[in-house]
Amino acid sequence: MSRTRVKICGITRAEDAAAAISAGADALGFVFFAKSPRALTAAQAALIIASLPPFVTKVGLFVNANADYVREVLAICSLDLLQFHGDETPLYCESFAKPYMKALRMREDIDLTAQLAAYSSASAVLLDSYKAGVPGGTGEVFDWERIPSDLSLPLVLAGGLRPNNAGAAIAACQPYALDVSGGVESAPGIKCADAITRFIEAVSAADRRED
Ligand SMILES: O=C(O)c1ccccc1N[C@@H]1O[C@H](COP(=O)(O)O)[C@@H](O)[C@H]1O
Repeated sequence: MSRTRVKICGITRAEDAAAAISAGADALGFVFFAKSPRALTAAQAALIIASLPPFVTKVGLFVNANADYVREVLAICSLDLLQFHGDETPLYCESFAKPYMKALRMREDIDLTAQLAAYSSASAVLLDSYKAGVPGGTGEVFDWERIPSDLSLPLVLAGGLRPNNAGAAIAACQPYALDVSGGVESAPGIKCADAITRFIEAVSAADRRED
């Protein structure tokens, strides 16, 4: 089995980015959604990104953003992947000519087959918990049994992940990657280096069990 990748989302400080990378994170997420406690400006993100070593995937997270704003961020920040976490259409997601992943929130009535067909141009699908009125970063887990085993896109699992449930998440659905934010924080927007290390150790231990 291949290694489960880890994305640490909601980076707001260079020291948190450095801690995530030295713990072994594959990707860092930058939240360009003003209502999030983890939001930062393009200029702030660009400064952090400039401090990063190579071979780390930089992900820009947007929620129903104006397309001009996304282009403005792309002009300032060297992002590798866009994460659309709202109700963005496939056409909108494709319009930036950048790899993207589409976040789908697991509402009871979601038709995953239809959604995956609609976003077939995505590099991955991110499945997150559904909480009315909260677009993401809920800190809540959804029932992983609801995820079909034959998804047509690589699965990025999110929603309430923590060091003590990362292993169970991998055992339950063998995702391509885990995406964690609140579960490795000491306060909203402030990452905890020890929790990040424990999270990535739990992922590695689960991968060894799956082999
Ligand atoms: O992190 C945020 O504040 C956020 C805001 C709006 C949309 C998505 C957001 N984060 C993403 O939400 C999931 C789950 O986060 P958590 O681990 O439950 O805190 C994850 O994909 C984040 O990238």
